[in-house]
Amino acid sequence: MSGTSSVLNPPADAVAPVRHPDAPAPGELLGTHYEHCFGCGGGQEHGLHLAARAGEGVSVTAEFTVRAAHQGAPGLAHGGILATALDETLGSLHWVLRTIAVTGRLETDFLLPVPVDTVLYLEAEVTAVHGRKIYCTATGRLGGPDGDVAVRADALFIEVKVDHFIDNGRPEEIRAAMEDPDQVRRARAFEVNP
Ligand SMILES: CCCCCCCCCCCC(=O)SCCNC(=O)CCNC(=O)[C@H](O)C(C)(C)COP(=O)(O)OP(=O)(O)OC[C@H]1O[C@@H](n2cnc3c(N)ncnc32)[C@H](O)[C@@H]1OP(=O)(O)O
Repeated sequence: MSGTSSVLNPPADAVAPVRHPDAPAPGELLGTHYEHCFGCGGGQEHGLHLAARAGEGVSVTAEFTVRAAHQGAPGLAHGGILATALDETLGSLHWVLRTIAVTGRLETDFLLPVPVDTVLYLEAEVTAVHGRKIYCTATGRLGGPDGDVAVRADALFIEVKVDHFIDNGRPEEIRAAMEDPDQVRRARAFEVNP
């Protein structure tokens, strides 16, 4: 079964996404945007530890190995974890657009069960941009780029300023992030988006 809400269809005057001139080269590992991110941070024992790479155009690829901590049914990945993997991969597109954005809407199709130990191979791309609205899509395949599509998503991300996180995050984590020069450098790099 498939079908997408009308809010995920770009309007007629949406424009094609533009790869930022300073985007990492295709194939380059993107690293984490935040050490404690459940999707990509190394500081989360049971996190996804998803590793994303820049792709061609405005796209990324990523890999995530389903571990025992990620089960829903016995021996199978939890659907929310798979949605998180799609969300995180879509979120990684900000490295290529050089725009900070958060998920507004994420619609997921679960097509095949995903066993523990599976390497889920993810691809995401921006399809259109309309003002602050970034339309994007992602797939997750079993085992590798030629594997069967197990999950897919369409999403709408909304561009925000760094203040979105400073104003809304719990003060202790915000304070710690602002005292970390690497974190500040990463945030500033995106804030000067032309
Ligand atoms: C250092 C690097 C860190 C980088 C950090 C990157 C983190 C990546 C992590 C993975 C991604 C995530 O999980 S991010 C975390 C999950 N997401 C969130 O927490 C977001 C929570 N939601 C919000 O904070 C807010 O609702 C926003 C920011 C999304 C929108 O609020 P706003 O800024 O006031 O904007 P607003 O005027 O409402 O909306 C702007 C336009 O978008 C449309 N719009 C807004 N939301 C929706 C929606 N759900 N569905 C359809 N359309 C929507 C509006 O109709 C409007 O269209 P029009 O009138 O202009 O036509």
